[in-house]
Amino acid sequence: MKKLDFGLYVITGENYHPGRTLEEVMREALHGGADIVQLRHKTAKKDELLEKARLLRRLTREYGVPFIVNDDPELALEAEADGVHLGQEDGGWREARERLGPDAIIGISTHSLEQALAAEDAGADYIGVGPVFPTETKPGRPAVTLEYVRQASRHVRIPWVAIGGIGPHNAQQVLGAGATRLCAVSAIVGSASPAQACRELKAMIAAARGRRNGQAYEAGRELAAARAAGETNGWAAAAVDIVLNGGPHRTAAGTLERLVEERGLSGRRIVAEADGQIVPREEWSRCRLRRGMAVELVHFVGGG
Ligand SMILES: Cc1ncc(COP(=O)(O)OP(=O)(O)O)c(N)n1
Ligand SMILES: Cc1ncsc1CCOP(=O)(O)O
Ligand SMILES: [Mg+2]
Repeated sequence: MKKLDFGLYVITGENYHPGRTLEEVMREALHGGADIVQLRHKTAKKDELLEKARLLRRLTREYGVPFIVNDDPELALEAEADGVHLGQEDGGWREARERLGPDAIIGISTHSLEQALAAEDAGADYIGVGPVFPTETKPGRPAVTLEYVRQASRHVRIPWVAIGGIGPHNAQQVLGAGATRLCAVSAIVGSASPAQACRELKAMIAAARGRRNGQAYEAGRELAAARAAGETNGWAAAAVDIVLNGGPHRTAAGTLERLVEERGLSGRRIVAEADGQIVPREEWSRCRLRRGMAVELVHFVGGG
């Protein structure tokens, strides 16, 4: 039975660690808590790739985490990897499934919600959502921005991981937009301490998941209490339809504070209004979102 349970996905990037071996760097990443590892080396020849794949297979087994090969299902088979990652231009998704079998992990890159839903239908086990930010690791690929992360968090039903230009400096924004899994190359393998970079990202993922679970727990308790009191609608519903900045918006955020996080606006200069009243920042955590509530989030860009 396939079990895909990861928070931090680490991909190799040989150009980012001159003077340090793949084994050193990836062992550190695993030590720091990498939950899944991918071999990605766009220029190596077959023999070198196989050697690196075997090394990573051995290391990942030691740490009990899945090992994925980029682009090449045959290499994945030969190295006894757990699966393969394929992009929109790589194609061959169905052939990869036939070749690797139902238990293999097949990941697919997506750059839009439409591609995400198509990848789900094609039987992907997880999808990559990105590049969220522009990145030197994937030059020429336009950033999908946090907007696609928000869309994925609302509509994608299989595991999905945000990727592209993500590191401890901006991970909060990505998590605030709804991601619960992060993937990185340069921020980890290019760090002076890959283990520390992993620990920081894992701690941020754990905190974001904790906030989300707490919120679900609170929403569940409130729903149960409301049901016991005979109330079926209103703020106690797990997800409510509100009017956000003039348009319809379904959210399980629960409070204004969580809504600001969900929109990736935490830490920004914001004025929030609920049903025409300005809500002071210190009240956001107590301001519950009710069905039909009109919320305005106005943020100020720039300064000076
Ligand atoms: C987890 C993950 N997400 C996205 C990619 C990118 O795949 P692709 O678009 O095929 O680009 P290349 O990596 O092949 O250059 C990935 N490898 N892993
Ligand atoms: C392979 C790939 N696909 C989308 S972004 C990306 C590169 C991510 O690398 P980094 O974490 O260094 O931005
Ligand atoms: Mg590819």
